Amino acid sequence: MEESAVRRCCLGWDFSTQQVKVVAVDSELNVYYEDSVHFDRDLPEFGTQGGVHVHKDRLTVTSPVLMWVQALDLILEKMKASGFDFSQVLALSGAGQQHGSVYWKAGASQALMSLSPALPLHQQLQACFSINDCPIWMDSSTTAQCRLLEAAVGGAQALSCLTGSRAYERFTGNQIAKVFQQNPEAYSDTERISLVSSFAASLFLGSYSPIDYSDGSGMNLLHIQEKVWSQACLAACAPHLEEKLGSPVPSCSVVGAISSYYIQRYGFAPGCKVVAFTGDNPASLAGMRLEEGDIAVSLGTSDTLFLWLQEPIPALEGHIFCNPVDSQHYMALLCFKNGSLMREKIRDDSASCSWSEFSKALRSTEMGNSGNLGFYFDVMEITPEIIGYHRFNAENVEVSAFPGDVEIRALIEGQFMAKRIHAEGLGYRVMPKTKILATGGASHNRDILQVLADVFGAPVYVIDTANSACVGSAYRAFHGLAGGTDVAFSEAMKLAPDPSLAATPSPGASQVYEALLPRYAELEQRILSQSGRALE
Ligand SMILES: Nc1ncnc2c1ncn2[C@@H]1O[C@H](COP(=O)(O)OP(=O)(O)O)[C@@H](O)[C@H]1O
Ligand SMILES: O=C(CO)[C@@H](O)[C@H](O)COP(=O)(O)O
Repeated sequence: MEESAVRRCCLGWDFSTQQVKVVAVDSELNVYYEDSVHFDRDLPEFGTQGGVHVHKDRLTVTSPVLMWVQALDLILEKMKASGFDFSQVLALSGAGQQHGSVYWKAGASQALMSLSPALPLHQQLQACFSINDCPIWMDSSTTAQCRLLEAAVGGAQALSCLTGSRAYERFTGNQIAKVFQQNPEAYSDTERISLVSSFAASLFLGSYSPIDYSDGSGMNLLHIQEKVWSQACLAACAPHLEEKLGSPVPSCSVVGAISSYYIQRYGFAPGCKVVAFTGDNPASLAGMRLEEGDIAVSLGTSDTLFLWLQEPIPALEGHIFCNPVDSQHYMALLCFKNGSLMREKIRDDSASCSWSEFSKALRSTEMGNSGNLGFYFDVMEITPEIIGYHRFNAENVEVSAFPGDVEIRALIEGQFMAKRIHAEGLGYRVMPKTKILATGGASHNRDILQVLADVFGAPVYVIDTANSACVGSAYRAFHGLAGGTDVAFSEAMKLAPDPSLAATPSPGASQVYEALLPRYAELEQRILSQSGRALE
């Protein structure tokens, strides 16, 4: 028999901002299949840009739920056309962009349970959603709801101690509160609210999947130590919320078997298990097999930085989530909204729309950029809350423009200095044995990774694919199959390939950035106080 015919595998899915991606990982933990559907390119009828609709107020940002459903139809058809053998899939798990919410209309569970294998999903689920355009993580329209939630539980720090974060506009509880206040009919016609992750899991289960602890930590609703919904937060957001959310579960739970729809339409085996889906950042932590002391930097649509934590230390900046692979532990996360789309914009303006020109500019300019520093925030940043472009020369004088190659280095150095400064604000210190694990689309670019190594003064490693959320989802599926909470994740992952070295700090980098980092931090404070947004 051919090797491929007996290649037992787990699938890992990622429903991220710009695309749906999948990988197949075999029992030796090698990735042997990857595919994706890109929303703007492959589903242009939804009219998204970067997978989203930015509304007129520039604050409201949504994505069509049926686009996600149709993307799943498309990618499964692509896999089938390529001869992918679904019968060998032992289990699957997945990830979703964090914080986004899906509103299932009364009666939808019946439609999910009685899917006809003769038709694609999107034709059968059209009438299943009480809200067609889902609020997603880029939305920043819920400031009023955030202030109300903080006030209801005794302030921002009290909310952070309870849920791991002060109130953030994109966090799901505040988004649900806005839906309830502005669209009460749709809210009362909703029988279930899913995160993007648990929504995707529900599509595979043919019934509602529970929310997992780790992605559930991005809602401002979960008591992260007790792992139950906080009654005070639920009550402050919307009525009857607990019944619409269902009970949260450990991230490594097997939540059921695949729906007969996939068995009949694609040839999945009836015993194929579904392990709870989680957030894309928690799934990346699993995919990179992050260990205590390491830092992960994800350079996707958003840039994120995350760490493994034993004990939660909730603060006014950043987030603490339940750890996706060890429910006794936690992870800290910082999110930067102006990530890849900002880099693309500067690439288009200053490097003729070409990543290789962009890289050339990074190589032809020197570390420290002759003292020129820049802040580039096309949309209101999360960490810190700044908008607009701010460029400073070596004398800290604000200037209106830089030459193209200086602009490119200022952008990349600035993005990484911000990450280091804000990680240090959370108490993180770069140590001699610190490893940076990089992932996401921009981690393909070695010149960007070189700047990352230089600014942090630490070596940068990558795994074989930049799709660490997919790989982590497939790993989590194996972990769930092996017994989940009863087995250490690291034990189940012993065969996984080690990350490879991509960049080491250049000689002299630490002197350059030790001088620049405090300047960058001071200028950031100056911009914040000029805009009246400095943290008290
Ligand atoms: N060579 C490259 N250099 C820099 N950025 C890149 C390169 N290739 C792809 N990217 C960026 O990767 C982004 C997509 O990253 P990805 O992690 O797949 O996003 P998401 O998971 O949020 O959909 C694109 O928006 C693009 O800007
Ligand atoms: O809001 C956050 C994390 O808190 C974002 O990181 C989203 O999870 C989107 O992820 P990408 O699509 O950029 O990977």
